[in-house]
Amino acid sequence: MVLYALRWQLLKISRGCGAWGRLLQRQSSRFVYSNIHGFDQVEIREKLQAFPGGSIDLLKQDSGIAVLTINNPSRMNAFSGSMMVDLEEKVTQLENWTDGKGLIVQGAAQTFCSGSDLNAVRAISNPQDGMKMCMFMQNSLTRLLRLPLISVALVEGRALGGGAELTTACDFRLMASDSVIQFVHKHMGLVPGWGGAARLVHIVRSQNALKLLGGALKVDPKLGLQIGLADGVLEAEDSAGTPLEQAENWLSRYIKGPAPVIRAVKKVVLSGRELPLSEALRTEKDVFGTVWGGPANLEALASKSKHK
Ligand SMILES: CCCC(=O)SCCNC(=O)CCNC(=O)[C@H](O)C(C)(C)COP(=O)(O)OP(=O)(O)OC[C@H]1O[C@@H](n2cnc3c(N)ncnc32)[C@H](O)[C@@H]1OP(=O)(O)O
Repeated sequence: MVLYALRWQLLKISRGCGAWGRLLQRQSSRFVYSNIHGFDQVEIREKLQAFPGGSIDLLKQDSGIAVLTINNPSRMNAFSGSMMVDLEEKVTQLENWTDGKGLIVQGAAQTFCSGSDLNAVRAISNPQDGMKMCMFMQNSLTRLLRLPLISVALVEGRALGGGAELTTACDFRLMASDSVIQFVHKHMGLVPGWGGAARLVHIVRSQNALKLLGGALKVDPKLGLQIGLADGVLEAEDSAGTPLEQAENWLSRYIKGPAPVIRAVKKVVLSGRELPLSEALRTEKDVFGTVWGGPANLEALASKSKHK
């Protein structure tokens, strides 16, 4: 039995690394930008660290759900430079969390995130630094969305600017009844730069994305549900638990089961979302190979389970 388990672990590692490695290769890499794009990770990290404040907190739970909290309440959870670096580090930790199945991204103190810290923005308002910050955040948010975890943005209060972009780096969005997602970039003389426009088009289609960005529209839960930006609306707190409990409940129905199977689900959907069809099919075959004949599969076969 022990030998069998060991053999399966080794097989799983070799099959898993192969399939996931190939998926990442097919996506060029986890990173959108590297030094061939003039992106110097060390240099930009140092520059961002010069704008401190707030933190990004990560709690990995035994349930397989991690909670990532954007924590800078005195500035409505705006992203300081050091928080951008912190986010990148927390994404790396989540990439290495092999037991994980789900992720909830929330803001501290009942509001989501008001985008980049305007004090830092003012200090690095030259185009070169702006581009570097943009590449850094695109890399981190792309890696966040590509985690083999099913992720949910829990939106309370406001998600503005970069905060709205952050919600699109999750698989799902749950909105509290009085919450608002608003791409305010136009009012700032900007367009999204953290990858939010590209992801928004995938989520709500280009017509709706044009309306949201061109009109800097306030998306409340009703409009969010109508255009597919929101996947659910939270109930009043006293009847159904805290917003975080409600988000965990909502997510739990999609992550029930063994981690390798749930992670495989995310991987096949991710490849379908990101890759051309032939490549997505080949990746699906590779990921399928990581679960076929695995413990969960053998157990289900042995129990002759029915799906009534
Ligand atoms: C590619 C990325 C693009 C971007 O993200 S650009 C940034 C877009 N975000 C914004 O422009 C948000 C600007 N802030 C606002 O509109 C309002 O503060 C907001 C969020 C609606 C909240 O309004 P209120 O509830 O009335 O609260 P308030 O204005 O008194 O804010 C409380 C304290 O938070 C601060 N704050 C809010 N958003 C910030 C930000 N993004 N950067 C830096 N500081 C920010 C605000 O200045 C205030 O601080 P203080 O109490 O005056 O010291």
